[in-house]
Amino acid sequence: MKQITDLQGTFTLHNGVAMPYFGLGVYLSEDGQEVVNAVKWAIEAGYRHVDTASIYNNEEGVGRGIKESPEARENIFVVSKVWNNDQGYDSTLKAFDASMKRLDLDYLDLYLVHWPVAGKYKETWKALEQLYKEKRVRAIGVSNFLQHHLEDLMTGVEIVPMVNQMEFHPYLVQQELLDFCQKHQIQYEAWSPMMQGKIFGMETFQKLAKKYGKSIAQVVLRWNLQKGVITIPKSSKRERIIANADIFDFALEEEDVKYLDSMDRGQRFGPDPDNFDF
Ligand SMILES: NC(=O)C1=CN([C@@H]2O[C@H](COP(=O)(O)OP(=O)(O)OC[C@H]3O[C@@H](n4cnc5c(N)ncnc54)[C@H](OP(=O)(O)O)[C@@H]3O)[C@@H](O)[C@H]2O)C=CC1
Ligand SMILES: O=C1CO[C@H](CO)[C@@H](O)[C@@H]1O
Repeated sequence: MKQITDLQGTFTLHNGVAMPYFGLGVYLSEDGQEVVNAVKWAIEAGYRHVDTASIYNNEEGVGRGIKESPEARENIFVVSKVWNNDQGYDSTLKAFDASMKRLDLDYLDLYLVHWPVAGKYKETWKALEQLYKEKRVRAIGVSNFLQHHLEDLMTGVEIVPMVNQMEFHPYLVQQELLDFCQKHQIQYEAWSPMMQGKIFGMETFQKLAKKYGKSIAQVVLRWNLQKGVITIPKSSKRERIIANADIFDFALEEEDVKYLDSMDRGQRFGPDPDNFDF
């Protein structure tokens, strides 16, 4: 098991960059004061990683939240993503500039291809390689890429993606894909780790939560990290932002990690990467 010590702990990407293994998701946090506050509260609580995307329409607020925090920019790991209708070489470079303008930052820590748009993602990847070579981003990666997308992308490209951000929770483990990524040193990252909030009422997880004296969210987020998976739970509420990160004073026993693995039923709450239409 990798060492999971504290909220500011990191996993090392294959290019040597340290990526905080716990971050704040901001999908559906409204641009303006809501997302500004979420980012500031998270940083105040000790988070050092924020995950946004151009499609979330809140990059401006994310940038403001970072600026208004006392923490230095270089201590925050900022992630954004190129949206589907911007894919292609030139349009990706333009989209990146637009994101950076909204964020008002001069470099990004990680830029991701948001979805594997057929016929487009290889050209898009070349643009990300270019941005990486120009040192405008410290790391590049993909999101929602299944094994066949990764195998296709990795044929003939210069740089293997450093990260794959996927839907991941006890009902959707995709262990083979996770193993494939680990084998190729592609860091796996979980989106919707709390099943978009649906995990809270689920009796099935209650017993485990009770055993550790923790909430279901805390147990499940801890499971992400013990599996070597980076996680980015979203909340725009201060108490929840704090509580979600309170997972560094306990560790799941191996049999409980396996128990959570065994809950897998291949159930998605988001779109299927082989069949999305946006
Ligand atoms: N690459 C991709 O394609 C995708 C990436 N993502 C990224 O992953 C992040 C996380 O995924 P997301 O889909 O937001 O879902 P999550 O699994 O993080 O769940 C978020 C939901 O849970 C609620 N919530 C959070 N904490 C608590 C708590 N302690 N008790 C009760 N309810 C809680 C939130 O509401 P509230 O805010 O009111 O607390 C929100 O409704 C996104 O924000 C985004 O950054 C997400 C989807 C796709
Ligand atoms: O990041 C995202 C947020 O959620 C959207 C709706 O499911 C996704 O399409 C997108 O990938």
